[in-house]
Parts: sequence; structure tokens; C-alpha cells
Amino acid sequence: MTPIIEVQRVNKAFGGLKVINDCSIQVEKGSITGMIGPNGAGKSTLFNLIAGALTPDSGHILLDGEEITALPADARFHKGLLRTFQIAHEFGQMSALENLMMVPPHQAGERLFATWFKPGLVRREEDEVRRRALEVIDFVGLHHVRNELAGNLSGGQKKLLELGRTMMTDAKVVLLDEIAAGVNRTLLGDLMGNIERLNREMGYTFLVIEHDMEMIARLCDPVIVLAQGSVMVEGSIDEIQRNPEVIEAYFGSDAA
Ligand SMILES: Nc1ncnc2c1ncn2[C@@H]1O[C@H](COP(=O)(O)OP(=O)(O)OP(=O)(O)O)[C@@H](O)[C@H]1O
Repeated sequence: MTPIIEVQRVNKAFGGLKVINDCSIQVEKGSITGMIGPNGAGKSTLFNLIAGALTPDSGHILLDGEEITALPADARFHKGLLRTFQIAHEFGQMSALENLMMVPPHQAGERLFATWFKPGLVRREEDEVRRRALEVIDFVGLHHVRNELAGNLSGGQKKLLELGRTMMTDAKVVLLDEIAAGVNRTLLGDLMGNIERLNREMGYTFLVIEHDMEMIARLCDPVIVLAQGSVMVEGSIDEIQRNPEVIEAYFGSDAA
């Protein structure tokens, strides 16, 4: 196994409340790893620690073998670790396509001197960004609404657009936080299909927090179950669903 994310014996408390408890996980490069657990288990806190929105009290976090524990979120982003919905939300008054074109950092068009002295270069880069944005909008199935204002898209279409914005970056690892919430089943099917394709065809690794078990079952292997801030079990969805400890944690002792 080649881990792309490693969380090593991480602890995090808020005031007196210990939320992450000597927690260690590994996410294998090229996997779609799921993370589930009862409410309050610490899933979002762990995501915040991995993405850099929070700093651990102790322990280490590695990306592709490199220690990132002390790096701020934007430095982690530039290393290819991306949390969806971390990029600013869509610009409602711009079209879906323009929203994708806004994503690439350091566009030459934004550099004043480049605009003055190298207009040809700026135009070429803009053409390239536009070509890529058109490819991406096809990929996420939003070609038919590419010229609609992003603010007029449905909630599910906005999530597809967000996934598209992820693809405009050079992300290697994407943290998906409860993306199924509020998305209708048809669009959710599209979203899952696109995540699978990004994984298979473009080598993205995903770490997914999700309450929607259908989505976990279709996409994720392995699945990590977090309880009280540390890993309770890890395995395939079938192993997880048969595990008496997991059943107990979710449904109480009566169900075990
Ligand atoms: N900034 C904070 N300050 C104080 N307590 C916090 C903070 N963030 C989270 N907590 C507490 O930490 C615990 C774990 O929260 P967290 O959101 O990580 O759990 P979760 O597994 O993501 O839960 P859910 O499935 O309900 O989203 C909860 O008891 C929560 O109240």
C-alpha cells in the first residue's frame, strides 16, 4: 500500500472535550476511502485537521510522505490537497462556464505586466483555460447549462459545478464532505459516476465523509468507521455492515 494521506496518532481537544483521540488513519493512493461514524464521532474535525483548518494538539499529518502538520490550508491546497467547497462558492452572476474559467490560480491575465507586455501569451492562456473548461463541463454533464448563471442552477447542479471546479485545479487528493445531502437521486447518480471516473481515469484519490450509505456502498473501499475520535474498524462495506461493534455504535445494544 502506498499511502497518500497519513494521520499518525493525532489528538485534538476543544476546551476539556477530547474530540480526536490518538487517531491514526492511512488513505491509499488511488482509493476512494469512506469515513462514517455516529454523530459527534469527530469526522468533520478530522477533515479540518487534514485540510489544515485546524492544527492538532499532537501527532503528525503527512501528504505523499511529506509532513504537512504545520502547513496552513492554502499551502496544502497548492500541494494538491483539496477540500470541496473550500474554493469560494460559485459566483452567482457568472455563467457556469465562466465559473470554471475563474478557478486556475496565477492566470497570466491577472498579472498586469503580462497583460501589457505579453498580450499574445495572455490570449493563448485564456484560450487554453476555456478549452479545458469546456472539456470539464462536458465531463460533469453540465454542457446544456454552460451559459446559465451559476446562481440559477439547482443545488445538485451546483455540486456538479463544484466538482468541475475541483477538476480545473491540479488536485491529487480530494476531501468530499457530505456532498449527497440535498441532492436528488438522479443528480447524485451523475455525481457518483463522475467521482468514479475521476478516480479511475484521472487517478484522483478521494476521502469521503458521508451519511448516505448507498453512496458509501457504491463508491468506497475501504470504509473507516470512526467512533469517539478514533478508528473503530476499517474494511470493505460488507465487513463493516456485519461488524457487531459497528451495529452497536449505530443502533445501540438491542440491534447487535
Ligand atoms: N470548534 C469546536 N469547538 C468545540 N467543540 C467542537 C468544535 N468542533 C467540533 N466540536 C465538538 O466535537 C465533537 C465532534 O464533532 P464533529 O463535527 O467532528 O463530529 P462529526 O463526526 O463530524 O459529527 P456529524 O456526523 O454530526 O457531523 C462534537 O461533540 C462537537 O460538538
